[in-house]
Amino acid sequence: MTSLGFSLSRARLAFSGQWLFDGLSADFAPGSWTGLLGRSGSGKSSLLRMIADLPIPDTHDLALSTGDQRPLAGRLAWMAQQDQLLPWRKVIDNVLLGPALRGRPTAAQRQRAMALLDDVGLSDKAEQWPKTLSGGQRQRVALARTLFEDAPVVLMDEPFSAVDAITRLELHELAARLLAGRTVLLVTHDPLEALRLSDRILILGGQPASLRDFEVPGGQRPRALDAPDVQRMQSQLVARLHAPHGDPEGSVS
Ligand SMILES: Nc1ncnc2c1ncn2[C@@H]1O[C@H](COP(=O)(O)OP(=O)(O)OP(=O)(O)O)[C@@H](O)[C@H]1O
Repeated sequence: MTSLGFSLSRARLAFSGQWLFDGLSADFAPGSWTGLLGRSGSGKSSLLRMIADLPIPDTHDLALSTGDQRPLAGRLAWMAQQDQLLPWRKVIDNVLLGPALRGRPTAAQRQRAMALLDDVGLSDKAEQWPKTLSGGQRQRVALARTLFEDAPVVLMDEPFSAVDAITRLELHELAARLLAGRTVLLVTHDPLEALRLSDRILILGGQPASLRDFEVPGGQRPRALDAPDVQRMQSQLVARLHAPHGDPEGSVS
């Protein structure tokens, strides 16, 4: 898989005549992880939906371009807070949902799904029903399903927020390893998660909202929890998220 960067511009969104944002732009470098944070209701999920071309009920518009000038459509994977596993399909068949929707999965695809379940540490659960899995295990199945699609761009909407803190840290390690080389846009409410995983942090805020950069710690992702920079920046990031969005720090490219 070749890494693919993309850019958005002129993104605007209104609900009931009220502009949430109007004229957002940002570049996402090939193979980079961008953490997108902002107060509840600032429009993060809506922006992700717009990039994925999912339905939005009100006025919205944006322009997308990619590093290879081809459309982004069909080259995106989506991972959400709810694992969205289908309860009537066994674990392996949930990983194979994409090919099953497109036709009948082949033996080779089944083998690949098994290999991905192995990667996420769940090969022994392949023939089980989702309801027999813990929240963290279910999210790992969702990760395997995302990986199956082999998309160069992955949009993640709070994918780790429904699991306990320790499981979340484990999922960070796993996702950073398995999604290496993909361009990831991660919506999160967790400053620590953003600081551990991101090459770049963007904060969506203000009225109408704009995107502002926040400095990220140095070092390889996922960064250690107790890295001095991660600890120091965590409190700064929380303060930034609480502050009105008018301060002069940072600007978006
Ligand atoms: N289908 C909809 N109809 C009307 N308003 C909507 C709809 N979806 C979202 N909104 C409004 O748009 C705003 C942005 O919602 P969105 O879910 O994108 O924000 P968010 O930043 O992701 O929030 P959170 O962090 O709480 O998930 C909110 O005020 C929300 O009420």
